[in-house]
Amino acid sequence: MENRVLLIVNTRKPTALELAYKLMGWSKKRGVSFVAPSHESAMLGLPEYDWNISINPVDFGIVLGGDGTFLRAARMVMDYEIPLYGINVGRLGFLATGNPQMAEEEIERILSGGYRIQRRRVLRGNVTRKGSLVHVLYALNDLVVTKGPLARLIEVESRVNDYFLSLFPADGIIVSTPTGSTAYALSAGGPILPPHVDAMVMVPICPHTLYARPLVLGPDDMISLIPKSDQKEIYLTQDGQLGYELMVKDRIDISLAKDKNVLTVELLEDNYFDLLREKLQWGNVSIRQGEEEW
Ligand SMILES: NC(=O)c1ccc[n+]([C@@H]2O[C@H](COP(=O)([O-])OP(=O)(O)OC[C@H]3O[C@@H](n4cnc5c(N)ncnc54)[C@H](O)[C@@H]3O)[C@@H](O)[C@H]2O)c1
Ligand SMILES: Nc1ncnc2c1ncn2[C@@H]1O[C@H](COP(=O)(O)OP(=O)(O)OP(=O)(O)O)[C@@H](O)[C@H]1O
Repeated sequence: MENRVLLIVNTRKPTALELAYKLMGWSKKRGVSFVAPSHESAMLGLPEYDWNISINPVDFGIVLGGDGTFLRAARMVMDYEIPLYGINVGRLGFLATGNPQMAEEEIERILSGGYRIQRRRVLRGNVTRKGSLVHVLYALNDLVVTKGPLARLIEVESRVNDYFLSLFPADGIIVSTPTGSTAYALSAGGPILPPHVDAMVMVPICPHTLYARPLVLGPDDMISLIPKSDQKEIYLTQDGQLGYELMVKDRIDISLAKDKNVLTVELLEDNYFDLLREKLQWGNVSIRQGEEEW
């Protein structure tokens, strides 16, 4: 049977478009049928994907872009259990790990089963205002309560499982998944959680105290954040890409979602710890030649 693959592309990047056209040429010879979301479908002339996957399933999704494009793709597939593989036509490439020069070979490897699936937890954030639920948001990386552009401190009350934890005066608070622990949370001094660790982390951004520390919480915990400062311009951002203005005393209840997750495709030879070393330049020392491996 012909393989069907969803193609998600950062159409603003000429290099991503170029690679998409190259792969479309390859797919015809290889007998792979690409389908695409509506925007890419219009730009590239590919058949539009019918999200009713019980009629039109795809084997997996290929993302051509950087980590931002991968996060956008993750939001698209979260409800559908479509595993994603990202080919990095961007800068860092921590989520989009594939090599554009090897794109056809890597896709061939996936088609022949040379991969494993990593199930990644996502955050669910419920925003309650004056007792009513006003937003439900999901994030693969992070949900962040943050100040507006002026250099003013905000005060955010934090609660864990509804017990009062603290009132941080800070620039904001990041709540991150293991996936997002290498993104904003890392810059704010948080720990790295490999994606198989079932946890989330809360990291204050520039807290004006000597005691604030990142806090790791478990899969059944709930973090509540309640902006207390009586000032305008407090925002909630979703994977750094979508933002919502918050009002004082809004309550954001954040937990690891039980109803959604994101599946990522990892090539068998790829390893998370190699990725940390390479991409974050974490101890750029490999085992020296001649030294015994143990
Ligand atoms: N100071 C910071 O480090 C900072 C500030 C704002 C947002 N962010 C992060 O940017 C993310 C959005 O990414 P974007 O590419 O759309 O925005 P962007 O273009 O501003 O990217 C920020 C950087 O983070 C990298 N990145 C994204 N997700 C990552 C992950 N899971 N692990 C390691 N690196 C990752 C990107 O490749 C890029 O280099 C947010 O979810 C947030 O975590 C970081
Ligand atoms: N086809 C598209 N249409 C609309 N928005 C897109 C499209 N592709 C990507 N985006 C958005 O663009 C942003 C990512 O763009 P960005 O310039 O940061 O490139 P990137 O692909 O993430 O690579 P880089 O690693 O260089 O950041 C994300 O917010 C994503 O949602």
